[in-house]
Amino acid sequence: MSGAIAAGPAGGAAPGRDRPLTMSGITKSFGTVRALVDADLELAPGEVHGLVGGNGAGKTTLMNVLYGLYRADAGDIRVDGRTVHIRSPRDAIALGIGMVHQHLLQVSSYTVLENVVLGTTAGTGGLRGAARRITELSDRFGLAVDPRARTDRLSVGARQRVEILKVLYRGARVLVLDEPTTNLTPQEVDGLFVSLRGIVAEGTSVVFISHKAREVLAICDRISVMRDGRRIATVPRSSTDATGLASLMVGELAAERTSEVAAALGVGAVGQTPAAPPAEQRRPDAGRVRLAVSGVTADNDHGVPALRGLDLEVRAGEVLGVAGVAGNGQVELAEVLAGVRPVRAGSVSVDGTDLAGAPTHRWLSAGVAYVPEDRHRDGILGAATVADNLLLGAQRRAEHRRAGLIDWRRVRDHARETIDRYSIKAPGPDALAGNLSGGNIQRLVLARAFDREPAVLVLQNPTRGLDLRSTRFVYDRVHEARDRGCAVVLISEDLDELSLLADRMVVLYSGEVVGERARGDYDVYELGRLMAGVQEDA
Ligand SMILES: Nc1ncnc2c1ncn2[C@@H]1O[C@H](COP(=O)(O)OP(=O)(O)OP(=O)(O)O)[C@@H](O)[C@H]1O
Repeated sequence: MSGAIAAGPAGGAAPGRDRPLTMSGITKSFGTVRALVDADLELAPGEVHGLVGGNGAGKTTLMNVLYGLYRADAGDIRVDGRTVHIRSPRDAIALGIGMVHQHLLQVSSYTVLENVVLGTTAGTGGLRGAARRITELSDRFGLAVDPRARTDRLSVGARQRVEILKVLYRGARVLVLDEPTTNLTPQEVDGLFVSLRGIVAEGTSVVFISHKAREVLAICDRISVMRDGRRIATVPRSSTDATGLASLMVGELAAERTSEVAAALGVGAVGQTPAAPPAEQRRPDAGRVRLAVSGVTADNDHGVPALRGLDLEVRAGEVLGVAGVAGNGQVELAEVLAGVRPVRAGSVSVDGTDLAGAPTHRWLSAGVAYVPEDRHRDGILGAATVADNLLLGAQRRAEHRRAGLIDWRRVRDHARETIDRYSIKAPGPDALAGNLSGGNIQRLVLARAFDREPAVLVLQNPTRGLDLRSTRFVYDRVHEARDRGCAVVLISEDLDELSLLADRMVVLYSGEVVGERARGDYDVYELGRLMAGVQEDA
């Protein structure tokens, strides 16, 4: 492994007054789960500090303690060398700590201005003064937004800029970003990084939580790695590389396997298309059409057309990638293909049978499996156990039954095996699914889908929030399903992932396919332009 590890107190830097933030000895348990065990973290002024680690390592819990969402069982937090007690986000904000969550918490019918000033006193200049200050901040840091625009009319990237402005407006000196590049086009990621550089140049420190090693390496000055509830290392960016970082992140894998993981995940230069997998020589066009979508029109939850006359075909042994920025019909497409959203017109055929309008059990028995986008809402029953969740939709399978009834002992044994096989970090089959970490909930949902050897597999952002090892694991399962002759539809906002897995890629914009590229013809910036709605001939 390359790279020096500064493993002294919170990263080797001497604790002192100039440290905007020092967390030490932070311990936090949830029942029997020890989420944080003597965890520490120290930020230097004006740095982008990466916070990485496997699923369930404790990153979110540590930041939730910092932001006052959780109270630690023990530990000390210092801001500018002074011990502080943070009991709520309000306390955190008053201390200059701001957090931008992955799920943006905004009032969508409000303007940018209203969202930014929400919860603050407008100050002497009133709203007009606030608007001036927002424009000044947005100019200074390249966070382009119109203060008068309604938030629900903005792209995801613009809404994220609003959220960062909100934090800066409150005078934050520590800005925590939780997986901030999810949903952004490559161009928007570049823009975000330029803004972050401007922000840290003025002395603010940024915590950048991410599973994407490539981005961590592109933007961070130092990187702290968490494992099993503690910080195990802090490395300066200048003394590590993709392999070194992957090795720290996955830990238990042997070094040669690590470089394979790093290579497979394309953690090379920014914007580079990752190397094609060895199966490149396969001829997916040789397979029969398993999934045929013809003239499909469907509405979103508000009755507004979200898919406008869509045609798609996916063959046995083919992975069709669907690229696009969130909100362009992806959720509706996934739900139509999984049989859980009605179509207004058109047909969806699996192995020659049109299933449009058919009840869910027919889709299930046709072999359609689905990994939804919002795993908390659509993927699991949070108040049910892990075993119950694994059983969902498979209650009729013989392996779960005896004498015509569900055999709970078998169900729990099967759940135990699955927990083991999919490395789901859970106390056992009886743990409540809703208490698992984000990545572990995702593993649970994936285990359920892959276990059924599907004919058609519909995946939406299947590795979002997963660590390197689990991501690699998912990619292997996708390859297996494909090699078994499954037709895979991979809907993803992660172009690296699509470039790596898809045999063919289409771009969805405003409910229509606006471009199609064959494997070997993927240029992420060109795809980014299509994703942003720039016409092919423009
Ligand atoms: N509210 C909660 N109740 C019970 N257990 C919890 C709760 N929040 C977190 N945990 C547990 O604490 C541990 C750390 O979870 P945390 O979400 O901090 O991990 P993470 O590093 O952010 O992981 P991921 O990358 O998967 O989001 C996990 O084992 C998780 O199941």
